[in-house]
Amino acid sequence: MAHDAPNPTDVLISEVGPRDGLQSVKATMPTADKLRWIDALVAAGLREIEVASFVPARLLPQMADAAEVVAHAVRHAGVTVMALVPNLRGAEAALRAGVHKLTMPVSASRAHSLANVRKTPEDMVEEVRAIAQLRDAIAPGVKLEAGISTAFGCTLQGLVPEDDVIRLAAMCVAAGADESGLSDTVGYANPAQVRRLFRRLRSEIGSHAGAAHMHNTRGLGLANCLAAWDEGVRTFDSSLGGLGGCPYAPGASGNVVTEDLVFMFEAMGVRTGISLENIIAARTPLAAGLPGEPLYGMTPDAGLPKGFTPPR
Ligand SMILES: CC(C)(COP(=O)([O-])OP(=O)([O-])OC[C@H]1O[C@@H](n2cnc3c(N)ncnc32)[C@H](O)[C@@H]1OP(=O)([O-])[O-])[C@@H](O)C(=O)NCCC(=O)NCCSC(=O)C[C@@](C)(O)CC(=O)[O-]
Repeated sequence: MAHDAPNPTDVLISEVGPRDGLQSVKATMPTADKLRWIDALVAAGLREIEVASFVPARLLPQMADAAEVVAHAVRHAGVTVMALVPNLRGAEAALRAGVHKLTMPVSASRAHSLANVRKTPEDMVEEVRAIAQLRDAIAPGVKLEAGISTAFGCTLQGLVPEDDVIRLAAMCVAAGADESGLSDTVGYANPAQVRRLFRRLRSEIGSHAGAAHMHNTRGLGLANCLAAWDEGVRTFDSSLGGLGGCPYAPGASGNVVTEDLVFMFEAMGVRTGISLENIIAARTPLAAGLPGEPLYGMTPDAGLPKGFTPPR
């Protein structure tokens, strides 16, 4: 279902399941199932969806149909279709396919950066610059996000200095990224740390500060999103059924569950533009495309409170 005009919303929930979720499972979801699932996400009211990554199929066969998935998703008016690109070659393919937004994984941990994209953080800043130049030349309307991975710690490197995180985000923006957010790749973050880092990020790069991308590995995903909300963050990445995790970050597990995040905000009276009933229903095509894969989520398991209507 297309959205001719987006609902008025207070937060943007950016669904990453078709990319972060599917890269983390062994099975490859058939393309037709992916498309049905994306349609259900749109019908629930999602306005930004990360639908694929443009990476070598030998690394992630789950993403081999990225161009076809993008070509389908962009038919939904009013939905920002995003794809992850690790390098210029991926960006060229994603722009050719017609994405509205590119997201790049730029890790503040040198060890994770080398494991994930075989480049140092500084080399990735140069990749951001090259991709921004390509975007400016051939698709100036396309947004470019540089998400700072391992911003709250890394299973390979351990501590990641906060100064490194903030400096890297500023370098990405200076290199041409429109926004730079913070990612808790391996679920090390706590709310106090989230408040501190997002406050520093916003004071360093102002309106270029991007999304909170939280993983629920230690059960703090929602608490961390709330802490980011307190600091003025208004874009949150999450994944239907809580699937997700970087295959090159040992110990990484699922993202914040979209259904629970929507419930939290709606129950607080913060408008997401997403129907809780329909987002829970969107689990059906996801489950059909990934038989046997466990889906997470406290709200879908428990059900909505009796007579629930979000306060307005
Ligand atoms: C960056 C590379 C490609 C370097 O991999 P490499 O092997 O160093 O690449 P290369 O430049 O040496 O090229 C090797 C071959 O791959 C081809 N190639 C090169 N690039 C591409 C491309 N884009 N698409 C298709 N093919 C490509 C290239 O053309 C060449 O082909 P050949 O000449 O041998 O036939 C690789 O390491 C890679 O793809 N890494 C990405 C891994 C990944 O997807 N990680 C998960 C996403 S990050 C994440 O999950 C974190 C996040 C975002 O969710 C936030 C958080 O929680 O932190």
